[in-house]
Amino acid sequence: MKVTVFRKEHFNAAHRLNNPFWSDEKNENIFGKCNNKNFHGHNYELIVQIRGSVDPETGYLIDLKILSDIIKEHVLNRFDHKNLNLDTDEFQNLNPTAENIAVVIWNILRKQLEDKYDLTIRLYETERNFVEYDGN
Ligand SMILES: Nc1nc2c(c(=O)[nH]1)N=C([C@H](O)[C@H](O)COP(=O)(O)OP(=O)(O)OP(=O)(O)O)CN2
Ligand SMILES: [Zn+2]
Repeated sequence: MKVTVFRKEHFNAAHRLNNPFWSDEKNENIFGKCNNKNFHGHNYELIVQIRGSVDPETGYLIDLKILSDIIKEHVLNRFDHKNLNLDTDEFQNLNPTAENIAVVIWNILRKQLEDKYDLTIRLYETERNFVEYDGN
């Protein structure tokens, strides 16, 4: 019997979308206001989805307190209130789009979770813009 549990978290971060191999003009054409050289911010909503079997002894798929602690230690402490372009190793050479942020978070959390769990990341950059990544 497979069950899915979700943990919702949020973090605030600044970013700038930019491709250093393009001209300023092309960056502005492609990324528009998101290319603002002085950066801009988002209130990111992060939904971590874990799928697996329920342990018959605990009734838990995973202890959500433990999952919350893992997300806080490995994701929020790294990205909350940071400038993704300037303050983080992950986005020094990677454009901090919602897609790339979701993939980075998936890779961070995958290493912290047992293989028996399926992991999907959903990341809301704005109320209307969101992405999902499940490792495939
Ligand atoms: N595929 C993607 N497209 C865009 C991304 C992205 O990460 N992936 N990101 C952006 C910018 O970060 C931008 O800041 C998004 O903000 P905005 O366009 O203002 O989004 P809203 O939903 O608030 O816009 P409304 O105009 O209110 O709908 C752009 N594209
Ligand atoms: Zn943005």
